[in-house]
Amino acid sequence: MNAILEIEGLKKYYGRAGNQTKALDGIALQVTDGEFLGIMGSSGSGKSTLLNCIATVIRPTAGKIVMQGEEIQSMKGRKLSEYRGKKIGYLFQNFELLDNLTGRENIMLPMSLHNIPDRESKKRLSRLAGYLEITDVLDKFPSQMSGGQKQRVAAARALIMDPCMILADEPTGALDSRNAKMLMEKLSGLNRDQHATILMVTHDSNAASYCRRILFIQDGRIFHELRRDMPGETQQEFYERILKVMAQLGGGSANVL
Ligand SMILES: Nc1ncnc2c1ncn2[C@@H]1O[C@H](COP(=O)(O)OP(=O)(O)OP(=O)(O)O)[C@@H](O)[C@H]1O
Repeated sequence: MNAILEIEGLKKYYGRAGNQTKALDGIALQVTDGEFLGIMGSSGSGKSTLLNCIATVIRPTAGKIVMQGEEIQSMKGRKLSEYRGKKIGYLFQNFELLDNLTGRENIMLPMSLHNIPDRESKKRLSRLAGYLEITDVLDKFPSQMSGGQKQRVAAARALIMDPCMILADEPTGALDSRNAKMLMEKLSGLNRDQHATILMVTHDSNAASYCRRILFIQDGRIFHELRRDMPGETQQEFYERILKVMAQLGGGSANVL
């Protein structure tokens, strides 16, 4: 399997010497094409900082982030905007839809920014809207949608450019359990059936149980990995393994695993 994302020695320190927070303190990881990777860890462990470094929202203090063979820190101008707009799709906890645009307009926005022909745009929209079950809310404004509908519209917007990787930051954080389950079923379906590569940060062990692999972060370092590769293991059993690691994380016992 090819690695599409490779991270080496990634560090992000906030503040000045003497009063420094080491949000990321030497992260190395690879994401292979078609993988569904979860990042878990307690509050303040560095999860969002990691995702935001990959999204080029935050500039790392040191280290390398290479997407499809290209180091993203050295991208500029058009290359950088293509990376942000086409190569990655971002799914936020709070949806981040534009309130004065309808669902359809929110989803179509990236395509008009990147000059995708009208016919192709409509084809992509109708395919994704059908899959995500949002066809009937496309003409509504975000204020007229439920939380679950808003997040599925946001998922369509993240996917519409067919990015090589979806970055999801706590995508179920603002959803009730029924809508969280539906969203996770859709995301794992996209991963399974359409080979979508997903990197998801989450606190939610239930959501994480849909991943194929999970990295646990503590104090800006990776301290454990779980893979869903035991023969015959059910999602429930994987969930229970996740809970055990999370319980140890909560107790701060990084050395017990
Ligand atoms: N802009 C900033 N300036 C200073 N410190 C920051 C800044 N952003 C984050 N931090 C610190 O860096 C550490 C990691 O933060 P980060 O938001 O990445 O954690 P997280 O694991 O995503 O947490 P949560 O699960 O609560 O969202 C924390 O100690 C946080 O206080």
